[in-house]
Amino acid sequence: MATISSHCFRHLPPRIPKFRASSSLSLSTLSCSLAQEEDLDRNGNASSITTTNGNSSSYFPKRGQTLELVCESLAFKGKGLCKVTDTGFVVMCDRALPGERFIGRVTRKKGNYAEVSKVKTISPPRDIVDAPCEYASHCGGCKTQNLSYEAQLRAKEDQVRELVVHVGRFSHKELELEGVMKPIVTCHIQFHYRNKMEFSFGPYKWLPKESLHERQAGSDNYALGLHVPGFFDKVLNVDKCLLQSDPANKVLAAVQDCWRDPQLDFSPYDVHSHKGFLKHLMLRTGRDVVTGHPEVMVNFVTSSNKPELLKFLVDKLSAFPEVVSIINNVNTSVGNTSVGEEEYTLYGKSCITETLRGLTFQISANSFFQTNTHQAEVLYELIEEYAGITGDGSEVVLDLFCGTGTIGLALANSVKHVYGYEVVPQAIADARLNAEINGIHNATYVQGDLNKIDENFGKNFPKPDIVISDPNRPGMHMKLIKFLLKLKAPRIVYVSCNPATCARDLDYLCHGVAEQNIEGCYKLVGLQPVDMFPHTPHIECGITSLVQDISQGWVFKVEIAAETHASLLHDLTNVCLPKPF
Ligand SMILES: C[S@@+](CC[C@H](N)C(=O)[O-])C[C@H]1O[C@@H](n2cnc3c(N)ncnc32)[C@H](O)[C@@H]1O
Repeated sequence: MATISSHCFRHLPPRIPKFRASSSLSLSTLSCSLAQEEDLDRNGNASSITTTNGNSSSYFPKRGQTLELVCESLAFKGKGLCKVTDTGFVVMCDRALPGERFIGRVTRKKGNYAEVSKVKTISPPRDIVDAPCEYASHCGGCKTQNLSYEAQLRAKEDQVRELVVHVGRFSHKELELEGVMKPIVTCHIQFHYRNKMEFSFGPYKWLPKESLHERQAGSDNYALGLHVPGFFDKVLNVDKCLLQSDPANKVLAAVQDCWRDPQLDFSPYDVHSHKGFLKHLMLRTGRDVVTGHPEVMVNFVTSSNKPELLKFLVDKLSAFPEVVSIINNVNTSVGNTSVGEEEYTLYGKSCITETLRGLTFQISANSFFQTNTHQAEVLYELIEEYAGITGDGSEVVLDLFCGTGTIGLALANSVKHVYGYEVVPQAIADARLNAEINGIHNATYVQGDLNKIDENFGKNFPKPDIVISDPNRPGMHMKLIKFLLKLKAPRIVYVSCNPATCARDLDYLCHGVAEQNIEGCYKLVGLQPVDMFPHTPHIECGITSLVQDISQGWVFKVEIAAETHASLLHDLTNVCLPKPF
């Protein structure tokens, strides 16, 4: 195995600033890089790399150089972790799969590792299967569709284990012998599981080299689809996505069928010139809580407010019985996100509904809701199990990063009170509404930034018996870590969509913050990865259950989420702007 530092995250500042989707890749790769740094320190030789067989070499590949490589495993975000055959030098390669021997060309060097692009496969990966989706080899969404599902699960589980060992500083013995690390939970529905997809409009269809001759002219060349990985301005035209529901695919096909017609006068938004009208098409699928039938929300994100232009599409799509809501988010900024400054309901309702753990939730165009509803049921059941609620109605739950309140509300009927904290005001409004719709009166929701808490945080609610923490990718701020270390809650359930930051936070909570002379006071008692997003590189580090000191435990969920989410790709490109198409 290529080495990964056992203390690499100790080199990081207590909290990584601006840690976004893009940086999650670097966290994983950084693990390798820092591993080598550690070797360098030990050896006292700045150009020395320790290879797997213990040999040293001063081998640093040059940009443009071709190398023979073997992919060992998948790193976070699905990049293949490889090593140069002779030297063991670590490189990362997009779309390289475990067991694959190939020739790669070095595209960039990063500290002590390099990134390569694949030139030619010498021998195929293990566990390869035919990808059912025609776009799988180029689309940013399903990077591992051609890897058997069992192998995907193994790779995700290994990734979580490696991060918790090397970043979180837990030993294999603790994880395995003490039964802390549980086998990853399978997602039984492996296609059509996403309830939300965001497609982007673009002025040119991106085509792979071998298809360039198929380039069309004029509006026929307009694209509506998903981003090519790493490129905010390259849109792969997609007529159907195997991750979204059938009714959503019907809507996508209907839009694709007509929107390029010059008579409709649509122009796709150009992210370079900032001209054009149509930015994104977001499709969300919920359920009518009475009939159980699917209901679809169509959200057009446009650069200006021109409802007359959208009328043809609204009339066409509203004829589908599943389409119950057509929304227009107007986003006049040059940024290309889907959240508009203004939102208009062009047809039907402003929200759709979904049920989770027997409760009803209203979902508006931009509210956060777990994207895999089926697996969210599984996840929430595990959270409940790890929370170890007694059911006698005496316990207080603190629901940190509560979003629209789904986790806390699912627990509310078994506890005394739920206190939820969340930064987005609309999410707090939705959480209160969701409590009301479900007749829940023992939940209090407070809007606030958990990165900016002060010594007064905690004075407005009683000491919680159970803390649920479900931060987004950057994980928890040091201020919150310190609060939890002082709080000494009997139990914490940590739900995470980023195993790297989750492992870092587990380290702080259990082993302390040495730089600040603070001791840890929790014990990791359960680590449960859950596959929320098959075929994608994202891990829902399902549930990690930590228990204060000796007690019960925490839950930690490792998510392997879908990268198709356009906002993630935008984040990526903010860091490294590609050249125009
Ligand atoms: C992964 S989501 C979890 C939502 C919710 N627990 C659920 O399962 O539906 C993370 C949530 O944290 C919120 N959030 C992000 N940064 C925050 C901060 N600094 N303070 C409070 N909430 C924050 C986001 O708005 C988002 O709703």
